[in-house]
Amino acid sequence: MIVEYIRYRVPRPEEFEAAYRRAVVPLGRAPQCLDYELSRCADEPGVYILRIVWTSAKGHLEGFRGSEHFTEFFAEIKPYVADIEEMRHYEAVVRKTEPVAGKPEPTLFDWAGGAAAFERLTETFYGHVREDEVIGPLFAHMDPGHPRYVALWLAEVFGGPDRYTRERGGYAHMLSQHLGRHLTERQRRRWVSLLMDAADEVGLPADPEFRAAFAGYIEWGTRLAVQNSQPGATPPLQAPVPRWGWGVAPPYRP
Ligand code: HEM
Repeated sequence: MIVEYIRYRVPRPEEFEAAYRRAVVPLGRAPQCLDYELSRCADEPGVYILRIVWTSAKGHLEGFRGSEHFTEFFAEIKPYVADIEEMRHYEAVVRKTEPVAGKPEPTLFDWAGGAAAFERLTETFYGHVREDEVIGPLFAHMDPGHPRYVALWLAEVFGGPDRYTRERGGYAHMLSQHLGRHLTERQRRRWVSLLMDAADEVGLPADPEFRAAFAGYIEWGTRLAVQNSQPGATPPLQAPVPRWGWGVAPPYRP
């Protein structure tokens, strides 16, 4: 564990604070960040200290800096880089309090690798779907954006941003796409099987806990898709996008 201190002297404090309120969203999602705090100097206006507790300097410099969380974080705070007076890592020498015990469980979305991981997954998956003799015909006229929309859906389900709800009509739209399609168990099985192949192919985390949770949702969701697609089905027309968690086997962290 290592603490990074960044000292700022900024000309427009209100804008700076607002930018940090946005920037901490991706920062807090980063598994390398254990804690953060932005403090305003009580004696001198415009002076701030940002304290970030990282798992390690390497976790910060290689893990976080190479991640999409950093890209999102940096987009918010970039205008203030020139206002930095000091930015260094410190190791605690004497302290009263216990070190931070740990951070809350990562979401399945974070564990998978964020939005980019789901986009890779669905691009590869629908590439195979198009060529499949059992389910290819169902998708022969699909919207070219379909792989990306399903990536947004999965990302939201697994704890990522609610973009499918905001940009694509949420649950109601997804449901409307399955209604009346008369999907069969054979088609469902093939859909699941090709998705699991794609998960291996794009290197989604292969640990038992992640894959069990991932497969749990896919099993549930595909069975609902089949049920809802039958003639005469009366599923709820409005509902929130489901949020899926780790279930009984939380992430293994030695
Ligand atoms: C967990 C399971 C599933 C999820 C999360 C899912 C998700 C979605 C979503 C989000 C859409 C709408 C995309 C948009 O916004 O336009 C959609 C459409 C569709 N889904 Fe599913 N689906 C699932 C299972 C299945 C299964 C098992 C089948 C068939 C075997 C299927 C066939 C289709 C088809 C044919 C469309 C319309 C595609 C188009 O023409 O654009 N889905 N699905």
